[in-house]
Amino acid sequence: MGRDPEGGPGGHDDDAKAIPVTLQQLGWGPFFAAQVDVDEMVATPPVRVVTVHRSGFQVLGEGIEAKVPPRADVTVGDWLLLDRDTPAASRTLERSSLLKRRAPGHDRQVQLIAANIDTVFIVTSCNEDFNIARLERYVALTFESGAEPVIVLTKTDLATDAAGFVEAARGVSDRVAVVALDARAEEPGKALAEWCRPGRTVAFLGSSGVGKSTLTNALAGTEDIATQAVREADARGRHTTTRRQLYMVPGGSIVLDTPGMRELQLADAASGIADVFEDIEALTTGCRFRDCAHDTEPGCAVQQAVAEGRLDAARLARWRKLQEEDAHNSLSLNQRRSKDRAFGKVVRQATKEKPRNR
Ligand SMILES: Nc1nc2c(ncn2[C@@H]2O[C@H](COP(=O)(O)OP(=O)(O)OP(=O)(O)O)[C@@H](O)[C@H]2O)c(=O)[nH]1
Ligand SMILES: [Zn+2]
Repeated sequence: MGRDPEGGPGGHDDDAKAIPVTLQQLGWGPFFAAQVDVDEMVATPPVRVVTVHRSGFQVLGEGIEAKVPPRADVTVGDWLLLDRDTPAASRTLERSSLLKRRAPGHDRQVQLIAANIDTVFIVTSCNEDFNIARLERYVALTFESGAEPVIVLTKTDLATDAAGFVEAARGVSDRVAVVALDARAEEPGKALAEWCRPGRTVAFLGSSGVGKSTLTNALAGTEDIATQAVREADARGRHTTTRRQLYMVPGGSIVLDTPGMRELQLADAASGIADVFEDIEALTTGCRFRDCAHDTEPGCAVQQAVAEGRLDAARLARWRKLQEEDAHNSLSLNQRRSKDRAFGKVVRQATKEKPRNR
């Protein structure tokens, strides 16, 4: 149960205001600066969405801590130009990356998960959690979002063949770094340092139990990241139950913590898939027919590569499967409705033809 930030006594008002952060510490950089002119910087100072509540967003800027009413087009990590008089009218700056997902259920509307993430650590363990198809899909999603994917293999200390897992992970994409470690040891800070420089925003994506919290805590230098919050929720030091927030950790990076990162589906990710399967995409240019389905067509360079052992048939199969999943999940609501209508017609017809039994 979340508490109402505005209501009730008992806050520590003395530590509420004037958080000494710079825009750089919050992740500001040239990409965002280029979108704002000097007058705007003064009139509507940039603030970053650090926490999402049902009742709205908590934003932080240089000497600013404020609340903005909830909006479907804003998510954690976003940069806003704060309109102090009408916070709801604050302008959202163009994002350097955007993670989104299709909502489960019938409408499958797009939900924004997080914006302006620099690096997504895709976490899996050197054990039965390791699944190459899932890695490929998470890497595709991350490429699609505009963030940099890095594969992190945990539990090397428990594996007899960690090197085998590393090799398999390297096969996902030449463009993705692979890090293998014991998340509980001293290593994580060092092993991930390259991506966790000051002002960089990172997120962890992976199944339950692979070590995301352990890694997050390692970066935070504490067992309980909640104690390292940018500023808890309501600006008064009181805890709330929100779980979509950015934490600034001692090393200077900014860590996103959100449960939504576990249930990402592939949708609208054609270019991300193409990035992961660059090897296959490159082969397709050699096919005789432009619309080759890489199945039984003559002159298919993809099938030829499989036959010659240059391409793993299983990887080709996974590529197809991801493309199908993407195509299916990317159908617009309208397309879905008309599909459903067509289906409804068939159902009605079938019921009409059936003899009534009651
Ligand atoms: N031996 C070993 N244990 C690990 C390693 N990484 C994580 N663990 C353990 O695995 C368990 C799960 O780790 P968590 O960090 O909670 O996993 P998580 O991904 O955050 O899981 P959820 O919170 O359910 O999403 C904990 O008991 C960790 O101590 C590792 O590299 N080596
Ligand atoms: Zn082909």
